[in-house]
Amino acid sequence: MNPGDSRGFFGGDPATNPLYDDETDVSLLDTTLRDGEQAPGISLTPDEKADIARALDRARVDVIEAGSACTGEGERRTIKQVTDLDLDATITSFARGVQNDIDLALDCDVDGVTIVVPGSDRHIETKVNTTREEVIADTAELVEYARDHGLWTEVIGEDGSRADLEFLEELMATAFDAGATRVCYADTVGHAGPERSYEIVSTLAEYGPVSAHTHDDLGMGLTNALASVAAGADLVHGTVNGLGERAGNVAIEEVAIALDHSYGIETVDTTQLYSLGQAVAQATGVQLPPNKAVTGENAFTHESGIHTDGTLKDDRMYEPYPPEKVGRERRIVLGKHTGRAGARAALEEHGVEVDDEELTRVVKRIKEIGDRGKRVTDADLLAIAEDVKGTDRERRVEVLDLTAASGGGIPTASVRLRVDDEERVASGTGSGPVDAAVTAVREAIGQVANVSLDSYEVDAITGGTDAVVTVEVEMSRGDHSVTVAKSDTDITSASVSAMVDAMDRLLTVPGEEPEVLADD
Ligand SMILES: CC(=O)SCCNC(=O)CCNC(=O)[C@H](O)C(C)(C)COP(=O)(O)OP(=O)(O)OC[C@H]1O[C@@H](n2cnc3c(N)ncnc32)[C@H](O)[C@@H]1OP(=O)(O)O
Repeated sequence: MNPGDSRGFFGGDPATNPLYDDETDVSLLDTTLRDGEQAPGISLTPDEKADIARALDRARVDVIEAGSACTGEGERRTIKQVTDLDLDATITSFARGVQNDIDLALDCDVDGVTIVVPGSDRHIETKVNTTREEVIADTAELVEYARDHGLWTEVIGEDGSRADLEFLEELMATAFDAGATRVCYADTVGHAGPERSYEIVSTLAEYGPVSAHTHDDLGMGLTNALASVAAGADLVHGTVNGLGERAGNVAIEEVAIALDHSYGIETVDTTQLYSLGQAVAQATGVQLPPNKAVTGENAFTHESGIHTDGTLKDDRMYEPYPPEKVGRERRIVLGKHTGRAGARAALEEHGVEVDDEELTRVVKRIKEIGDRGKRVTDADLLAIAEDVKGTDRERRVEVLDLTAASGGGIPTASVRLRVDDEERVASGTGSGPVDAAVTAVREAIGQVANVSLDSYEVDAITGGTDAVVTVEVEMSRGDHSVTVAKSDTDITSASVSAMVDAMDRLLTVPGEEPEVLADD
């Protein structure tokens, strides 16, 4: 725990502030499947929701808001698929402040409901066209109804950060009197600063358990979540990857790691956070920015010479916590900012030894590629090293011919490869021409199919239908892996050529006897 001089920053007496007490019990409510899915363009299938719910449960998230039963038939089937999983987590549905929404949630067999009632006058008068008095009366009735039906019941005062605090206090006190399990402070439009969050949550916490639901419109979702915990909130709402309305909700992986790292408060199994983020990015199609905290591609990747050198000397030099803590590995990559230590380490990983003068030339060539704005892959590095050392290397695998057809029938591809002195021909089918070609290449390589494709990324470097695309693959065989990038206007050719180059590199490890490939 390392709060340092920040004790008391969020307000209150540092001696009694729950944020500075590592015995504090904080749980997470994940609303990726509800608020996360409300982000424009996202719609998860029942199977995708079920997979994400299982992953959240594995990470030991306490409450999973599975959706809004009021949305329609399809959504109710989806929520039911999640409740049928019989997970350890409490499964809830969103409900507006109307009884029918609670009935629809009950039809999905949820354990609980988050009942959202208008909190600010703007929502009361302009949106729902009602009065403060009616909201209070309706809330009491709905909470009693939900509790009578055995539901875990949280009342969210929508737009709470812009509400009149005296009214919000009365509303939430009524909810508790009616039997609510908990109430929730909602910074619905991400408007609050931490002082306002602290003021509201500490007021409501006088009456019973309080949750915090914060959005990131001002980039303060996490700050407000922490201020809420400091003020006594014991359940924090968030979404995986920070998906959600507009600028999104606070990201649960950021809440979990901030509470753990900075305040010693454990919430979930943090080693699951990276795979959770990947699963949600894949299902939603919303890719993470590389610099995203915790789960972004670059969060534990080092390129610049000074950082790489420092990290090679002490792996905590440029990282706040080890990548394994969130289920990741550290990566050293090469580019314009590479120095000698990083280049030598990368070469050693591929079994290539260089003397000091050769290393100087290798670094110069890496920087030249970097200066052209390009990434430097393992294949680039190995080609540079061969050139600098004057070593001749014979390719073992080469593409002689490739045809792929799609449109109409099942996508098919055939390839003719030279593997050592032999020609091998194979064909394959797949979900598209690239997939078919990849299947054909694997078939042709035969018994070295134990080469695995660990990552495959496509970038369009120019626009338009004749765009040049770059395919970058990372492939491995045993504990040896290589990255290769290839550019072409034809994505199938770029993919096959990158994969074949990677396989070729993996079949010959510098410094090791080439393995003889048997016929299959
Ligand atoms: C803070 C949040 O994230 S809010 C959650 C947002 N989630 C969703 O909207 C879920 C998906 N929504 C839907 O599928 C649809 O909006 C439905 C099925 C819920 C309702 O559809 P419709 O009946 O066509 O209503 P519509 O979407 O046009 O307007 C929303 C209605 O909900 C009412 N409403 C909004 N908030 C509340 C509330 N907290 N309590 C009660 N009623 C509310 C509005 O007043 C409006 O009612 P009105 O038509 O009588 O004015």
